[in-house]
Amino acid sequence: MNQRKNTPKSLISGTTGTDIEIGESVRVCVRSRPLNEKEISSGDTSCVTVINPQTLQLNLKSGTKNFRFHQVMDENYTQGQMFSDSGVHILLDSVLDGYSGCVFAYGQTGSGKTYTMAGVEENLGKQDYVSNETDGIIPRSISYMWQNMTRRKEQYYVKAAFMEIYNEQLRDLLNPASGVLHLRWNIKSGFYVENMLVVDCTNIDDLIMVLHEGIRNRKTSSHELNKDSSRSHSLLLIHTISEEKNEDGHSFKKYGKISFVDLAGSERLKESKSQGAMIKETGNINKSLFMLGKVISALGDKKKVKSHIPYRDSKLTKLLMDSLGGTSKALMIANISPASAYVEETMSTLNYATRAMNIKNKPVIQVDNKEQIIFNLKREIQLLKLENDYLKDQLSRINGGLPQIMTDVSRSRSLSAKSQNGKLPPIANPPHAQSTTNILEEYNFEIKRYKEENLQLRSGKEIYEKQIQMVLEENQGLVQKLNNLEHVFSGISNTSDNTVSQYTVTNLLNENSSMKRQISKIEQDRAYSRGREGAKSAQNVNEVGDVMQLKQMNTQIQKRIEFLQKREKDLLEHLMKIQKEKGVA
Ligand SMILES: Nc1ncnc2c1ncn2[C@@H]1O[C@H](COP(=O)(O)OP(=O)(O)OP(=O)(O)O)[C@@H](O)[C@H]1O
Repeated sequence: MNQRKNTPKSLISGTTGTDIEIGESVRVCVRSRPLNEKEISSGDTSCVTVINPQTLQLNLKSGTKNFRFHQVMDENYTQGQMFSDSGVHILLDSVLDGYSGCVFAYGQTGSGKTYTMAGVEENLGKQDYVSNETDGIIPRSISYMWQNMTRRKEQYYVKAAFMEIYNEQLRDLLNPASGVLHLRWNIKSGFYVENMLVVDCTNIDDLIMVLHEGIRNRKTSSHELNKDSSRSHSLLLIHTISEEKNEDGHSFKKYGKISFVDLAGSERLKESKSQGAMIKETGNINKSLFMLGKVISALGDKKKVKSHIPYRDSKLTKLLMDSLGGTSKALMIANISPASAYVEETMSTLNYATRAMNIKNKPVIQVDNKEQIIFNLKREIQLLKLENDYLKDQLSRINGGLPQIMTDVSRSRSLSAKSQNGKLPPIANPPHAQSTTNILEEYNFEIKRYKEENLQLRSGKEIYEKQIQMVLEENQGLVQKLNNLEHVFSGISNTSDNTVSQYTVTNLLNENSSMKRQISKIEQDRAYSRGREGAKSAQNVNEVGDVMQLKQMNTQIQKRIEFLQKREKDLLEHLMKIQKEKGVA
């Protein structure tokens, strides 16, 4: 009872409804690690002060900045204190009650994510591992869950899987020989990993073995900022199925799930002195963290939360979809380094953590799958609709109006039962008046339609992206041609014979420099346009009629080339005539 009273509200509430407009916040804890030997010997000092259990102060060159979180842990926190104050045990109780939960560690490389989640990796990977004080959240959670399962009256079945996302590819950490795995979607589970090994665990040792086996197989490398740096995002999934018999002898099941996510750390290439394959790894790590950051920002921004959330842009965000804005309870641990040298990275982590506090989830107990299926369908429809609107907007900007493809899309849309205000079509009868099968059929039909539309829009977007590429290539080819012609003109003035009249040479040179000026103007315009392109993100490169602009530019260059070619021909004829006259003379 006491525990519940002190328990963070964000981890004890929950409903069985499916309204995704309201919900409970993601709980966010921040942990600062101690300065390490290298930092101390280089004279680095701490830029972090914990003012009270909820407030942290960052000391910047320009002054101080305070941040508030659900819980702040300073460098003196032990692993045991971390486990209890993070509130993870409350989350685990919910999982045993049939909720889904997710604990994820986020932060710069070397900030202590793996230490917090797992403990000292070398120790955990050992065959003769003995539990000790350095054990992190995962081994502690495993013993906590097992102890509680044995105390409860329900019968529990436990299964576990462990995977990693390495270089944007999914790999099974319990069966590395299976190679690259695929991410799929279905209405029952949302996004799931196909053919992943799921191990039945009949005792606590089975679960501990799963953890150790996965840690041994995880990709780590050594770089300047962390000698055991995790180069992948790892996800340990523990499923609990509880079975309880009613007085009338009927048994009913609840499906709980907890995911432990240890993200790879972001790092600056220069600082980490990454080389060779590590540069590619770092690029992929930073890219997927950037996508995660975009999702967190969009979900955490009240103005954007109802717009397109780019979950589908990376595997990591697809897999975390349920934990961020979905039906799962979530705990984020933001790990930071206190060293002044990393104050910028720390600031960025704290900013993300602040945004994550605004994310609202809608936890549901999974008594049976129907409720979850309906929620998944509703959410998929909503997300597809938002994504389609976003893609349509992009396409329409590219084409400076309604793209051709939209005519077909609009036709297919008008056939649907979409309401005028752009919301999902009302279902003929209210849900309670219909059978679940009817509701599912209606939602399935809607999803199918939105997916078809989505496919059409995506292929439309691809076509336009290809067109941009083609126009850009054409543009480069034309500029090259123009340069060659320019070269020919300079050549003429250098090699022209002294006997060519001074008048003709002066004229040619004047004409040549005037053309050079014009060419340089075209070049400048092109560079300006490219600069604008470069300044935009890759996604935005095809926005705001860039294709039109490039096409116009190419027509301009083409005209100049035709003019120059004609001039070249005239001049050559003229030169030949002069040469001939000279010869005759
Ligand atoms: N709170 C702490 N107390 C003592 N040592 C710590 C603490 N946090 C981290 N460390 C130590 O700091 C080093 C880096 O930590 P860790 O490997 O957990 O970082 P990470 O964030 O997982 O890095 P990466 O993203 O590169 O994998 C390790 O040697 C770890 O033992």
